[in-house]
Amino acid sequence: MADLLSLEDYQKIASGLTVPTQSFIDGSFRPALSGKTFTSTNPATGEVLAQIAACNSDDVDFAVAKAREAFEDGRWSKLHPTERKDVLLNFCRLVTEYRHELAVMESLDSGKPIADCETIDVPEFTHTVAWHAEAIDKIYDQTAPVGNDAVSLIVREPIGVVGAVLPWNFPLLMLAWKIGPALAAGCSLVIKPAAQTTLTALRIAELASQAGVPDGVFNIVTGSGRDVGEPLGKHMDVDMVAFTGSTDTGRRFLRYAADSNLKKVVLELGGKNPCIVLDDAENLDYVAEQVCAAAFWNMGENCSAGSRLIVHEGIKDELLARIKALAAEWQIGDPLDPANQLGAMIDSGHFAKVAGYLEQGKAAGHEVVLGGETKDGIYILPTIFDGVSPEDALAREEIFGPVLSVITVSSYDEAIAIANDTEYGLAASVFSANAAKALRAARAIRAGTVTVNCFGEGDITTPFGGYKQSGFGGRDNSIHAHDQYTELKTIWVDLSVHAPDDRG
Ligand SMILES: NC(=O)C1=CN([C@@H]2O[C@H](COP(=O)(O)OP(=O)(O)OC[C@H]3O[C@@H](n4cnc5c(N)ncnc54)[C@H](O)[C@@H]3O)[C@@H](O)[C@H]2O)C=CC1
Ligand code: BAL
Repeated sequence: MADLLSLEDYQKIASGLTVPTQSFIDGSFRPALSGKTFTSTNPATGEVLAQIAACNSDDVDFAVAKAREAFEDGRWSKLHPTERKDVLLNFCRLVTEYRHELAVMESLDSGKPIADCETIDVPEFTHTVAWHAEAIDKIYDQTAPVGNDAVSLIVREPIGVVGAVLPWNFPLLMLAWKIGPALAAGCSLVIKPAAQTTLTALRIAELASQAGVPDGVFNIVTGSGRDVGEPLGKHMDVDMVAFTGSTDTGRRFLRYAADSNLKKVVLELGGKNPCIVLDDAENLDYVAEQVCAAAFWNMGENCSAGSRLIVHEGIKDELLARIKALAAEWQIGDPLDPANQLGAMIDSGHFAKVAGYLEQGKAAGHEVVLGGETKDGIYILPTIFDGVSPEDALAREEIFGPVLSVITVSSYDEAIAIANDTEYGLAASVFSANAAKALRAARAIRAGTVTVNCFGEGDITTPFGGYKQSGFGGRDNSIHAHDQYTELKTIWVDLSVHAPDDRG
């Protein structure tokens, strides 16, 4: 568990912060080639944090050229895997050294509660990068079963220049999910953080450079989706794009690839994830705790948020009373205060979108069990709507806020059918005391991760990604992530051309 400081300590760190404001390309901070900037604000206070370089396709071209140069001359891609491992572990040590500064920067920039930044985002960043670094000199290539007249090697090689386009809900963690396997594999990266949350990515790039990641390997280009994300997606010299964000923008990356160089595209997209509680679920206090975490953690700004509670009528009232009591205790307010579990929504636009769902739910006549209100124009109180039907917008659309919709069912089959009645398929949870029934449900649900008797996303050892419109092309985390950032090469050696007496 990370060591939490006091609110006063965090305020002191915040007031002493120097935040990075420029892109990081070829080992140096640089203004946008156009000289333009955009304003980055603290979502909780509206205070201006920085004027950040507003890059465009010229900066993308420059960064990709530098990334390509680094990749081709092998300064990173051709290092012995153990050497890459050592540099990356050194990088993780530096990140840990600056953990409080990074946690504060992340919280100021995103509105996330500092306690989460300290206990989850920063330590999970280093855990992810270190795990891939540790793995890279333990992965063996293969030979194929081709008989005595040939030897065939199947080797993995780094894919090349990777564009990583990131969301704002887990700025550090999504950065780690992409750079961990990509850097370990030997790729060069051009990273586009979300415009709302650029600060920690820039600081991380500086620390990576300080730790020994060579110039040109780890580049950050700041700016909007249109000005930076689109040129990266369409670039003829980018070999792959790894994207986390909305399904609509993910679709665009497939079009960009189709219209340019058919680059590989890996998409981690939205979700409308079910939490199924069957009538034999035990320990309802614990179930309630897990459902609250599923629905409200990170303000519900989470692709794997369990935003649909599908609960059996036999235990619904008892469970809902417990969820309501627990959720009412979640403290919301100043993200820098370690006592708060909920911070600010990412920006006023997203706040308005989520607040709109609160109004929509009330107008539709759903029972407001808890919340349904906003605070200070940027916070959304944990909200529970009961009496939601599977056809309602609240049950079908990704709200990306702390809003739980309760759907009551009378059988196992009905629960599974409703769980699967969605265009998404990212994650799900099932609660039942009957292990066989829970496992049967886990197999029946079409989602990339199904947790049994808990909410979660697995861990670094388990692949994370979606079925249906929640994902495309691969998985984050685990050794399968390594596959995303590598190409498979077959090397076939024909032995039959050499007669035995040719030896020597
Ligand atoms: N799966 C997830 O983790 C996330 C899902 N979302 C969902 O998306 C909704 C909208 O949030 P946004 O921030 O607008 O998500 P988004 O998917 O548009 O943004 C994600 C990234 O894509 C970039 N981008 C945006 N438009 C682009 C374009 N035309 N071409 C290339 N890159 C582009 C953004 O600058 C950002 O870096 C949220 O309300 C939420 O429902 C948002 C963030 C993360
Ligand atoms: N929960 C990790 C992935 C995401 O929300 O984008």
